[in-house]
This record gives sequence, structure tokens and C-alpha cells, in this order.
Amino acid sequence: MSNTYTGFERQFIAGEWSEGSSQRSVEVNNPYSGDTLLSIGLADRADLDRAFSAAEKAQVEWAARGPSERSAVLKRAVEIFDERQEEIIDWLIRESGSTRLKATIEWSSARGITQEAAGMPFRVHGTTQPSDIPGKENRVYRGPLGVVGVISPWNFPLHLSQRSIAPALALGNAVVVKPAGDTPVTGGLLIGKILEEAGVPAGVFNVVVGAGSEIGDAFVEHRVPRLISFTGSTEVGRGIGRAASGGQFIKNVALELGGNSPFVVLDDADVDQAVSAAVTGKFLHQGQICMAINRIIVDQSVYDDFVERFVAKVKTLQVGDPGDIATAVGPVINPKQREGLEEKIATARKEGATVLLDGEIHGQLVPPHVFGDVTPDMDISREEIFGPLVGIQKARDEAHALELANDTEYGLSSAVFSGDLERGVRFAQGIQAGMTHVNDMPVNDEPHVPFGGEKNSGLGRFNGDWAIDEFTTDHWISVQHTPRDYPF
Ligand SMILES: NC(=O)C1=CN([C@@H]2O[C@H](COP(=O)(O)OP(=O)(O)OC[C@H]3O[C@@H](n4cnc5c(N)ncnc54)[C@H](O)[C@@H]3O)[C@@H](O)[C@H]2O)C=CC1
Ligand SMILES: O=C(O)c1ccc(O)c(O)c1
Repeated sequence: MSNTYTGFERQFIAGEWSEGSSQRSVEVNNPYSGDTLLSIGLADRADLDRAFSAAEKAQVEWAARGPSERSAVLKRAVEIFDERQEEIIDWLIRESGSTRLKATIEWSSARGITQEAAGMPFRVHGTTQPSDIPGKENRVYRGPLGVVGVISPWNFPLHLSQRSIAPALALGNAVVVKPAGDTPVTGGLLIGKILEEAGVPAGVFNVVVGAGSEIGDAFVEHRVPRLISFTGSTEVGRGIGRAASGGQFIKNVALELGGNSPFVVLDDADVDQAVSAAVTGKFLHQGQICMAINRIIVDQSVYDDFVERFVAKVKTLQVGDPGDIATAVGPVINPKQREGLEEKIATARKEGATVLLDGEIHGQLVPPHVFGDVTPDMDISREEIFGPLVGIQKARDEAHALELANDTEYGLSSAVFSGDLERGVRFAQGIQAGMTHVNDMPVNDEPHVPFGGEKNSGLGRFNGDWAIDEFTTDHWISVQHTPRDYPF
């Protein structure tokens, strides 16, 4: 496309692209090449206040527009996703280290939720309720919350912002988004360009790029937002939940947090199919996906066969330039994440795991590491890895496999392989998670099915009707048609 978007070095507030007012700025670097893509002056508290004030003001008129008008903006945004597909994919590769395959998947996911959201303005239903009080009519009106605050992470920055932004806007809310510092363009500013081109009114959508440490708390505690939609670590999400529900201005939260997905292979599984699912479910985006496989649990009867075939297939993965269509494993997002993975590798070795596969780390490129003879108490079993490492545990039998699968504080996604589908479903029903996939990998998302977790993986669900529930609220209005008799 000839007229690619430019001017990302600014905030998008009240329909204007303006310099951030903080003294601090952030350099955005390509995780593979190390090249500086751009430098942005960060937003300060005053910028944040301007964004929320603009959103509060613009939301009233936006909500008053008919459903077709709001839907039309989102439908135009879908067209722009199509017109600018290569531009969007290129930004995901350069800014987030996404491989071309993952960037294409993410473009499709973000486009898909935008298309799903375009139908949501027509799917908001109120109700009437009977009353025991003579002459009373009970009406329940369902409408927008007002202003929604979105805080998104760097791993699927475009989709994990858009899957909250698009439904919130469709349902008559206004939005302020704070993307992660590593991915301000794909996590927010690019969406600003797309929605601006699609005709979103000034102030209805705003992007503030700022340090979590400088504006993070102010964002969550602000008077204006009625809901904070956060995706990121459980540690940060816990604090946001406390601040949102316990601050001066109480508000709801939608939290999608960490995961520790078990991938279970039962004794009657198709081992080849399980191996293929496990390799993609572990190493797509270098494992930096909340749903990614975090633990592989294999019945002892097929353990050796699975391990041999899994390691052999992992060895064939190309590690390198994320822009090369043949690359399966690209760079991790930043040095901090790489250092964390180096620590996890050292800890796994120290705790006695058997090294089945390893390799040299070069810059942000961490090659796949596979550990065997892993036990549930090891760090690599207990913590979210968020990288191209995995431990394989041996289960005595099905009951032991389920015990191992549930031995975690998390409950986001999961998977089980069996030659008997209904056995797989019965096993899935025993897993304490928001999502389980039978004979498939745990990395799955579709715009119309409930996405979310249990336990310390978060609160709430995204997508489809579940998003409508998250981003709207009920107002009970009773109408007393005839004079009521009161006791006093
Ligand atoms: N479940 C998931 O989808 C994700 C989980 N993670 C986990 O989190 C770890 C760290 O990754 P990060 O992106 O640094 O996640 P993070 O949880 O630190 O940051 C996520 C978002 O929250 C913002 N933030 C941080 N502190 C804040 C505060 N006090 N108030 C308001 N906003 C704040 C960040 O700027 C970013 O936009 C990863 O190693 C991984 O384990 C990270 C990304 C996604
Ligand atoms: O949290 C995540 O990592 C993540 C990634 C991709 C998705 O489609 C999604 O819903 C969540």
C-alpha cells in the first residue's frame, strides 16, 4: 500500500496526534535486529486526564448514535484491516518479534473480533419483568458502561487490545487504551490510525503511551473509567484488581492473566497427532502466549515413544529471522525476558531435569529447550514459562494425569489427547480451567466463543455474547402505572 501510516511518535488524544508531556521517552526496538523503530515522548498524568475527559465527553453522543452508525465504523475498520494487511503484519514482525506465521494469525484474530463486534450493536437486549406490586411495570434496560480503560501486553498486542476495544466501542462505550511499552504501535497507535480512518468520532477512542510506573496506577484509579480490561501477568493483574475494586472510584475489572497450560497425552492417544499439536502449541510465538503449553504430561505407556518423536520434530524447527516465512521460532521480546528464560534453564538443570534438547542463545533468539523426567515441584512446572522451553512429566495412569494437570494455581487453557473423544471430554470436564481442547493444542481462540480463565488466570470472559455482558450494564426502571398504597 502506497500511503502507509506515519506519525506514530505521538499520543492519540481527543482525536489529535499530540506530543507526550512527560519528560520521559521510550525507544521502540526491533527484537530481532535491535534497530530502533521509533522514539515516543511518554504521556504524563495530565495527558491521561485529557484522554479520559475527552472519552467521557464523546461517549454520550457516541452511545446515542443508532446501532447501524456504530456498526458502520467497525465494518469500515474491517475493510481497512484487509486493505492494510501487509502493513499490519509487517509492524507485528518488526515491533513484537512475531514470526510471519504468528503475525498473520494475529492479524486474522484482530480482524475477526472487529467483524464480530460490528454485529454487537444489534445484539443488546433489555427485558421486562413481572411485579407483585399492583400497577407496577418492571423494565430492565441494558446499555454501555460509559468509558472503558484497556491495558494490554506485548505478546499479542494488536489482538489483545482490539478484542476489548472493538466490542466496547460497538456497544456504545468510549475507550482509553494503554499499550505495553514494548509494543506501543501494534498495541494501540496503529489501532488509532485504523479507527481514525474508519471514522470514529474524536475522543471516542484514545491511546496513551506511558510507563506503567508513571501512569499505571493513575489509569486504574481514575474517576472516569467504569471498567478496566487488563491482560498481562497475574502479579500485575492482582494489583490492578485491588486498586479497581478498593480505590476511591470503584470499578469493574476484566482480567486475563497468566497460564500454566497442561498438555495431556493419554495411553490411547494418536502419538503422531499429539506430537504435531504439542510442537505448535509450545513454540508458536516462541511460547509467548498465555495459552501456550507450559507442561506436557504423558502416560507412562507412551512416554518414550512421545519423547522420541517430539524431540525429533522440535529439532527441525527453524530459529531465526521472524520475517522469513520458514522461521518457526523468532526472538523473545526483550533482554529482560531472555534473562528470565536463562534463569529458568539453569534452574531446571539444577533441580535435576534431564536435558533432552538445548542450544546456544544468540541475542534475543532462544532455541527450543526440552527437559525430561520433570516433576511437579520443579520451577519449570510451577511457573508460567512464556518462552520456548518445556518440561515433560510422566503419568502413572489417567487419574494421575488429571492430578498433575490440576496441580497449579492457574486455570486458563488446557488440552488432552485420547483415541476416544468422549473419554477426552470426560477428562476435560475434570480439568479446572476456563478452556480445554480435546485432540488439539491449547492455543485456540475464536471471536464468538468464551475466552478466559479460572483460579489465578483471571476474571471474566471475552468474545461474542460474553463481551456484550462485560461491556454493558443493566439499569432496572420500574414504572408505577397506578397510585400505590403506602403504609405511612
Ligand atoms: N496472560 C497473558 O496474556 C500475558 C502474560 N504475561 C506474563 O507477564 C510477564 C511479564 O510481561 P509483561 O508484558 O511485562 O506483563 P505485565 O503484566 O508486566 O504488563 C502488562 C501491561 O500492564 C502494564 N502495567 C504494568 N504495571 C502496571 C501497573 N502498576 N498499573 C497499570 N498497568 C501496568 C504494562 O505496561 C503492560 O501494558 C510475562 O513474562 C508473562 O509471564 C505477559 C503478557 C501477556
Ligand atoms: O493472552 C494471550 O496470550 C492470547 C493470545 C492470543 C489470543 O487470541 C488470546 O485470546 C490471548
